[in-house]
Amino acid sequence: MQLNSGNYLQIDELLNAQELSAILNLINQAGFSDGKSTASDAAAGVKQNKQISAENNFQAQQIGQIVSQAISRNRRIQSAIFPKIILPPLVSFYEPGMHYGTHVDSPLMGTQFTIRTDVGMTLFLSPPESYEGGELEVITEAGTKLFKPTAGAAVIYPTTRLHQVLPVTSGKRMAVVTWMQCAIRDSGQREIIDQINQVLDQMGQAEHKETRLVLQQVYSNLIRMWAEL
Ligand SMILES: O=C(O)CCC(=O)C(=O)O
Ligand SMILES: [Fe+2]
Repeated sequence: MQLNSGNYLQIDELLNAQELSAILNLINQAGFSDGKSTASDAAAGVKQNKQISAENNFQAQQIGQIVSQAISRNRRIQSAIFPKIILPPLVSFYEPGMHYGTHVDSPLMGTQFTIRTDVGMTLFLSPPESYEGGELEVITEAGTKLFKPTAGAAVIYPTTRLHQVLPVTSGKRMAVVTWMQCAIRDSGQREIIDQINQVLDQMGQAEHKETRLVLQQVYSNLIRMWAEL
């Protein structure tokens, strides 16, 4: 049972070793361009990085498929986030001197189709000891939170929050960034559903049979009440 909020979810092994190396190979085959091209006017002023965008880029599309599969099979993400649509990802690259200053992500994104961005996800690709700085900092309801997990780990956070990537001072930081529209839009409602699901997971199948049934009913009925498809 996770007592911390499902609204700031860190998944330590979203990717397995093969998926991580497949993504790194695909990145080697593709070229980076200036990150400002996909930022809104407000964000472009503070965005200083390089990126590969999935639009018209074969390798980025392949990366998107690997990431989507990893998201689909991850039980924590399914329980806490309810992803309905996942945007084709961006691969971002920061070397010394680069950063992405405090900004808010666009509420609606996508070119082939538009989604409402309910949560953002950073999938870290570089070992944390290989670069200095480059933390993802999110200004949460309870103060700032810094994330710099291992390669293959992901952080998912509500897109309602201001956030930044702190300057990289040595080494290279590579990450896959994407956004999702959730079947349950409200993060407070998602948290309730996630908590019930985790309690159900911990109750034995045999014991508490009646209680479990009632809780399953509450769980299902709340999803019916809150999900938009
Ligand atoms: O690279 C990151 O961790 C986040 C990047 C970001 O905030 C963005 O692309 O909007
Ligand atoms: Fe952002």
